[in-house]
Parts: sequence; C-alpha cells; structure tokens
Amino acid sequence: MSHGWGYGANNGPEKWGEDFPVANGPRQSPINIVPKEAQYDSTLKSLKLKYDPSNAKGILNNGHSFQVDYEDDANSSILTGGPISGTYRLKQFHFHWGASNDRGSEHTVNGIKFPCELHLVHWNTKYPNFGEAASQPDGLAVVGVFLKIGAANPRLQKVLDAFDSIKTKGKQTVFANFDPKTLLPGSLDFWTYDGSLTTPPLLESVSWIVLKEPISVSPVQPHKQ
Ligand SMILES: O=C(NCc1ccccc1)Nc1ccc2c(c1)[B-](O)(O)OC2
Ligand SMILES: [Zn+2]
Repeated sequence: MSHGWGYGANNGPEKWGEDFPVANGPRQSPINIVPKEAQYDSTLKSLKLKYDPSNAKGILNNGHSFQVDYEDDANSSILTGGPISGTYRLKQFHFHWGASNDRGSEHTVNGIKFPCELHLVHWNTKYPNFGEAASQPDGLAVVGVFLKIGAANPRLQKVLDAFDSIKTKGKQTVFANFDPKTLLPGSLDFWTYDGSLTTPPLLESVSWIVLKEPISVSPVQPHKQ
C-alpha cells in the first residue's frame, strides 16, 4: 500500500498484511472471546490501576481514532497486577467505534460486536520508552473496555466534548486533569491473552486485559453544538 493504512476497500484490514507481514503472525489481535471456553487462572492477581489526572496532556485526532496522551516520564500513572509482572506506565487511551451502533469494537464476545471499545495503553518500564517496549513480546499491556448503548455516562462527557472540538485529522487540543479510572466499570474482572496491536504496525507485544463489564454511553449523549 503506497497510501496509509485505513479501513477502506483498498487499505483496510484485508490489505494490511502487504505492508505489515506480522498480520499473519501467531498472536494477532483482535480475537473473539468465548467466556465458557476461557480457563480460570487462580494465580492471576487483581488489576491495580493508579492514575494521576494531572498527567493528562492533550487529545489528538490521529485520523484513525481520538487519542488522549499522558505524561509518561515517571511512575505516576501505572498499571500493575492482573496477568503482568512489573510496572507498566499509561501512555494514552483511545477509542474504536463504527459507523453504526451494531459494530465498532475490535474484540467480540460470543461473536457479538459492541458499538465501541476503549483501549488504555501502558508500556513496560523495564524498557526505556513506549517505542522500544512496543517491539517486545512483554512490552505493552492494554486494558480494553467495551461500551454499550444505554444510559448517558457523565464521566464520558468531558471526552466527548473534547472530541467535538477536533473533528479533523491532525487536530489536537489541550485535555487536562482527567482520571481515566473514572471511565472504568464497577468490576475489574477481566479476560486476558497475549496478542498484538489491532492496527498497523500490528506488533505482537500486547498483554490484553479485556474487562468483562461494559460501560454505557447513550446513543444521543448530548454534546455542546
Ligand atoms: O501506538 C501505536 N502506533 C504508533 C507506534 C509508535 C511507536 C511504535 C509502535 C507504534 N499504535 C497502537 C498502540 C496501542 C494500541 C493500538 C495501537 B490498538 O491496537 O489500537 O490498541 C492498543
Ligand atoms: Zn486500540
């Protein structure tokens, strides 16, 4: 693909393997999660997320998603526990959604797509930075949260309002003082598996931690005009 990857007929997921051969690798994401086939692992610890809202830097429309970036030069916003060992730092969070409410999530559960999926991206502090970690098999840990259509979710409102102000690719705006923990559901129960980035470069460096409980977003969650 001479042009950039995307989701169209000429540059979509079916074509990514042309530029990113790892697309045909052994641990590619997303996958379909079949709860009754998941094995319970009593050695897994509970997830520990500690975020400092002041680490929030800005929100960017990168053409594929909206991404909220965090300061990651100290262990102030970190993920520990769950399936991972060591300390992983929050780098950014972003969303995947579809053109209609019947699709949009990357992972599916029993073949069901959710309208949206939130990814909280963390990198292993045993490596010097995100870029280095992203090429290591234990380099990244991504917490995935499904969004379902339901009651309005006031905690999402600040993010949705910010999205409104950066509608075109490349636009960004300040996004300060936000604790992504407020976006998480009541239960931190999770499924976990070793996989990859779900978008190019599709690197097989992600310990996926997909929360079982979705959060809600209302179909017409009002946002400032
Ligand atoms: O960070 C990304 N690209 C830029 C990059 C820079 C340096 C080295 C490698 C990649 N992509 C990316 C990161 C994390 C996730 C995804 C995509 B996801 O699969 O959508 O959800 C989890
Ligand atoms: Zn993602």
